[in-house]
Amino acid sequence: MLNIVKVSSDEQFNQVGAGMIASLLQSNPRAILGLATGSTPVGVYSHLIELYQQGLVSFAQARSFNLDEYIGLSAEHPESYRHFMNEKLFNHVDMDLKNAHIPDGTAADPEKAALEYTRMLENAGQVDLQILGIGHNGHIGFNEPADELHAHTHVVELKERTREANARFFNSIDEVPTHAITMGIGSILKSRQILLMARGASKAEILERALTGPLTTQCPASLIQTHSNVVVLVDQAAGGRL
Ligand SMILES: O=P(O)(O)OC[C@H]1O[C@](O)(CO)[C@@H](O)[C@@H]1O
Repeated sequence: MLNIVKVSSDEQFNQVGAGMIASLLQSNPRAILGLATGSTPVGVYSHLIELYQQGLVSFAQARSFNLDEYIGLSAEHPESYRHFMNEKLFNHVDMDLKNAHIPDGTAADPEKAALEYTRMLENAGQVDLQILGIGHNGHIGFNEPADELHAHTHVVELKERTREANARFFNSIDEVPTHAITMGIGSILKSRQILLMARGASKAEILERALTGPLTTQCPASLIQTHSNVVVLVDQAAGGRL
């Protein structure tokens, strides 16, 4: 079931998103979180930090698995997703970094690193809440539109459109990595609950396609229509066609 929550301010967006994560951790301190990067969840993570500072939530016993990582960027690189997560969330809360998993973008053998990530995910059990953003081409994690999708964590070549969209964070598009490691669609859909978040008018069309259009590997996000417990958190602009 898709439950669409349309909010009217950034503040409300962040409160609702952070509230869902916080209430999960309050009822199950050992919850497994599936975390996402990108600009959309930044405010949600900031609000979670505030809730932590107010003593309303703890990450001490939680475990997390991030969706993806660029190949070739180390944890020190400001645009690596490990760096992003440290800066935007982990460094400010009581998360034990040993329990905060992100695919290893610097592994000598990325395919092997992807396999190891799959193994770790499977051993951990079910992700309780999977946070997702959505790319303008319908990607989730870095599962790009393609004739075939992958169930498990794998190496992916990024689409030009994705590299262009993310070039804003780098000095130039040439610095944007060409490949990434991403959790597969099967792993994403195995989670107990999905929270898909989108802001801004530029996401309205792809959200409509993903949530109301046909299921197709050309729009990987459309497959979340098959999940039984999805919350779609949008602002008025992103939700304009829903
Ligand atoms: O939230 P943003 O910055 O629009 O990004 C959307 C999606 O694109 C990615 O950043 C990858 O390009 C994903 O991690 C994210 O879910």
